[in-house]
Amino acid sequence: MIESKFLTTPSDLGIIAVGFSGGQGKAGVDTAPTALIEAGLLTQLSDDLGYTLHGDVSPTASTVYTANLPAHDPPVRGMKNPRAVSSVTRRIAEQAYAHAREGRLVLTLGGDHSIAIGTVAGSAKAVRERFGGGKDMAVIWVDAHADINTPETSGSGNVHGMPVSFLSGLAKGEGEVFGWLGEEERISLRKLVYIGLRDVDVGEKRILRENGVKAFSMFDIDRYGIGRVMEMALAHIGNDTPIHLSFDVDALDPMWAPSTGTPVRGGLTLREGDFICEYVHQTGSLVAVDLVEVNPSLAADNDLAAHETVRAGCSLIRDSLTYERRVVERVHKYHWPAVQLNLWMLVMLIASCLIIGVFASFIQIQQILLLPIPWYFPYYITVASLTVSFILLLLWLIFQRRLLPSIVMIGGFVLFVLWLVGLVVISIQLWGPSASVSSNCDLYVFGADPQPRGQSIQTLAWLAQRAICQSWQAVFAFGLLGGIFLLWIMVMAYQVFADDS
Ligand SMILES: NC(=[NH2+])NCCC[C@H](N)C(=O)O
Repeated sequence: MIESKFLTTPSDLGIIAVGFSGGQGKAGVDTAPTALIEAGLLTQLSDDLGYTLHGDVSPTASTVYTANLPAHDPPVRGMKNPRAVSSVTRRIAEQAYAHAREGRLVLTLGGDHSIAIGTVAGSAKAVRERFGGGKDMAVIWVDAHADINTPETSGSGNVHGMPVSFLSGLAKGEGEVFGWLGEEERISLRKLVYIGLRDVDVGEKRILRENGVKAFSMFDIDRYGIGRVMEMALAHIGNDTPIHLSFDVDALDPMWAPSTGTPVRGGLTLREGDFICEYVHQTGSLVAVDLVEVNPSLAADNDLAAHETVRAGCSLIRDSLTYERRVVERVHKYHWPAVQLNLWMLVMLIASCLIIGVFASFIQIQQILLLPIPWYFPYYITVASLTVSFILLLLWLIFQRRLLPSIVMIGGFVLFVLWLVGLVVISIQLWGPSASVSSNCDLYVFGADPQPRGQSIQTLAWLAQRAICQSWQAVFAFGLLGGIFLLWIMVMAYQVFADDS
């Protein structure tokens, strides 16, 4: 079961079925709720998914919202049927509010998209009341169109192209035409996300740009894939925000949903539409769902088209409400700074190889001189070899795309400690109290007076001794460098880890 963050009774559904078509010019969208219910949508929700249904469950309930519409309804500011749309949406807002107030999920079957003025207003108001004024509801508007025309920018005068502008306060209503829409019913444009846009009017584009509205067009879906788009959409909304999903069936490609008033080719596949619904449901933040613009009478060549569209609608609703636990494997994606990491490996490899080489030759020298081999010679060789193995391990993990910061941090720490011990011992040998290497070198090698010249045994011996002294210096320099680099890799790993969360 998906745990719901904002509903008190998540298995209760408040149904609003609105047979209304006044937000646009084509008859037929008003028959959609009946068609959806007759296709078995509500029985599936109650019998298969286990919801308790409240509200408009009978196939005829959808007519009450449009009863007693004003007989005389001339345009206002270019809007067609303004009074009818205003009074119907007001009624819907009250219904949606009543269900949402109870902590139920609100499911609205439209109708054209103008009815979202009512559903969004009602749920926004309930969210404000239930969670305090500070909490704004987010709206995910899945649609081929932005529906954000103001009466002034609209070319058609159809209110189904304007709901977002009234809901966000871009367009102000007055008197009997949306005068009822108050401050507490508003939504913020910052919490609005569009998905599926591909037919946006010139005036709408300007509005979207000027208000910085988050919109994922079909271009974005092609570019990033629907999975990434949903991730970005929800990242924008944030995970502590109730979500109202308003799904216009024309977001789907006409191939999947041909029976709709304003079809636009090049849309979402049915599967992408389903994915959106599933994804939003999985957030546990869903408080309301609308399905609009299904118009069964617009079946151009055959009845199959209408049937398909209704079926697509049912599928969308089901997916946005399916109550099941999916095991979500959290996939981390760590972003390692490639250049730094490569530099680190290269420098550490050089330092380790140098140390191995120097101490291997020191051991040989001791053997030739028949001197005992001090414990720290093999110790250095071991630590440096471990470092080389660690680098090989990192390369292998990078190749497998499984370089976890924790592995790097633990490995880096262990090596750092070993490395530090080595560094301390070297320092003691170099500058320690008794017969230190450094003082011997300064005395007999670098400070030898006179320095031997010419091809003699003495010169060769002096050169051999100088090489040993220089090797000690190199070992110290690279030991110090390695220690610092090991500290650095731990910091780097921590940053990569912190970045991810
Ligand atoms: N919900 C819809 N199907 N809206 C279509 C809107 C089309 C156009 N932008 C208009 O303002 O008229």
